Amino acid sequence: MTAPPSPRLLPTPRRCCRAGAGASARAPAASSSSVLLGSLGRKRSGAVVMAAAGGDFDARVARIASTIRVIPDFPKPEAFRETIDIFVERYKAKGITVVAGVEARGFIFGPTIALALGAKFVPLRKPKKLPGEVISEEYSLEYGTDKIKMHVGAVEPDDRAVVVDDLIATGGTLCAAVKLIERAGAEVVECACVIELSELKGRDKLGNKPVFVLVKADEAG
Ligand SMILES: O=P(O)(O)OC[C@H]1O[C@H](OP(=O)(O)OP(=O)(O)O)[C@H](O)[C@@H]1O
Ligand SMILES: Nc1ncnc2[nH]cnc12
Repeated sequence: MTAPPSPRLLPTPRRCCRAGAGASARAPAASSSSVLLGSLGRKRSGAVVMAAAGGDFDARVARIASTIRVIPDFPKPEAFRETIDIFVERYKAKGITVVAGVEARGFIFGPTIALALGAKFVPLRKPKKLPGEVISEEYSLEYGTDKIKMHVGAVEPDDRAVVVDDLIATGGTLCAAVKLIERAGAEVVECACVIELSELKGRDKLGNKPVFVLVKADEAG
């Protein structure tokens, strides 16, 4: 039995094609054997699905397309810059010597903030990533448990740290991050996130540790 050809998720020209990348150059026309499943994809996601196959293949691809969401005009570099600026303004006079970022999305914000503050960036990583001697904390999430690890010696007892992540949900991740840094003898001045899912009450898990967030969102969005 031959495998069906790969589906192609094609960006809609108006939203996604950038200057010089016209739709005609990127989107081959449907061949006679292709089935255009674009109405569902385009309506819900902005994606046009071209698939050539029979059986339930097309239905499965249509379901996949229905879960894909196109964000018009992404990315937003000004939002990133303003996010960094606010964090830097907040911490620049607080004697911060360490910005610790939680893998993975804390790595988006942490290094840039650290650079602007003249602080060192310390990555708090998922298992099996750090080659040296590590300390480790296990924590629970909405969907199970995980561990984060930090190199021994990355943080020193006189350091003053801010822990950065993209989002606080249940607070388990930040709580583990704070514990790692405090086990090294340093002070965690504050945790900083872009988004808080307030309904999950992550702050409660952090006790008295201050959490600074820019945007509070509920799960319903
Ligand atoms: O407050 P919590 O309930 O602990 O959840 C928040 C964490 O969940 C997400 O990361 P995730 O664990 O999905 O890992 P990733 O960044 O590697 O995708 C998010 O980036 C936070 O780190
Ligand atoms: N509920 C959630 N929504 C979006 N991102 C998350 N990261 C962890 N929990 C999350």
